[in-house]
Amino acid sequence: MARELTPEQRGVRRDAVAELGQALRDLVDAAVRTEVPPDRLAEATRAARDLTGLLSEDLREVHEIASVDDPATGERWYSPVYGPGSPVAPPMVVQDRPEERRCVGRVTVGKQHEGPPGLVHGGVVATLLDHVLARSARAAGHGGLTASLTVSYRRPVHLGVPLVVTGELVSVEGRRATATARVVAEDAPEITLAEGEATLVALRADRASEVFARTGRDVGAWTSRG
Ligand SMILES: CCCCCCCCCCCC(=O)SCCNC(=O)CCNC(=O)[C@H](O)C(C)(C)COP(=O)(O)OP(=O)(O)OC[C@H]1O[C@@H](n2cnc3c(N)ncnc32)[C@H](O)[C@@H]1OP(=O)(O)O
Repeated sequence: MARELTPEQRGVRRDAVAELGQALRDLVDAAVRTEVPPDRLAEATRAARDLTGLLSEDLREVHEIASVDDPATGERWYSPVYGPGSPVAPPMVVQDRPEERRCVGRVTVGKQHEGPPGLVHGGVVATLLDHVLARSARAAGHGGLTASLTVSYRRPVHLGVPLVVTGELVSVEGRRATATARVVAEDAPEITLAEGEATLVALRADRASEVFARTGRDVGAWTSRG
């Protein structure tokens, strides 16, 4: 069931996946901002259904890992947070800084992720925080699943504003790691807009095999302590 690609094939496919991802994000943005009349909406609906038919000519089963992904490194091309191929990802661009036990994400959130008018939905802010929290731990060799997540919303987070989301691994005790994170606007880094704290727990190896059996792949990079 796994579709193995050579590194060259994977590179070509990744470029195509990223291009489609960007085109679909542009489409999603237009879809949530359009005010065209109903007959034009009906035309767009037909075109969208045609496109779904084209992409559905070869679909992965829901647990199957994408051929462009690399389970050895944990890269997810369709991550809803940073995946270049995901139509719903903002997408955040994340840089790992394992020597500082940190990772830094840069993102500008659009209309499709709106909560209160003009502001980023609180659940989306929590998602961005969750990602850098888990990732800062993982990049420093202490990967695990989020066992608990606390978020404090300090100031409204506006749509269309470049944001910096930083996660930092604070401590490790056995299989458990604690990390903290904050969101700031790129042009006002001294003001914390939101902050989070998480406990990440590495799955025991036997539990990881059980939980991820349906992927048919070794996904140790997502679950182990590194
Ligand atoms: C290149 C790109 C890469 C990108 C990489 C980045 C990817 C980002 C992914 C984002 C992260 C997610 O969304 S993760 C998805 C959301 N999370 C989940 O689905 C997790 C669901 N929960 C579970 O499966 C389970 O509850 C676990 C695995 C978290 C814990 O189960 P367990 O392994 O049986 O744990 P257990 O033995 O009871 O406890 C182990 C230790 O953890 C502690 N512990 C357990 N739960 C908690 C808790 N809620 N809060 C505090 N501490 C806890 C225990 O006290 C114990 O400490 P001690 O006695 O040893 O001291």
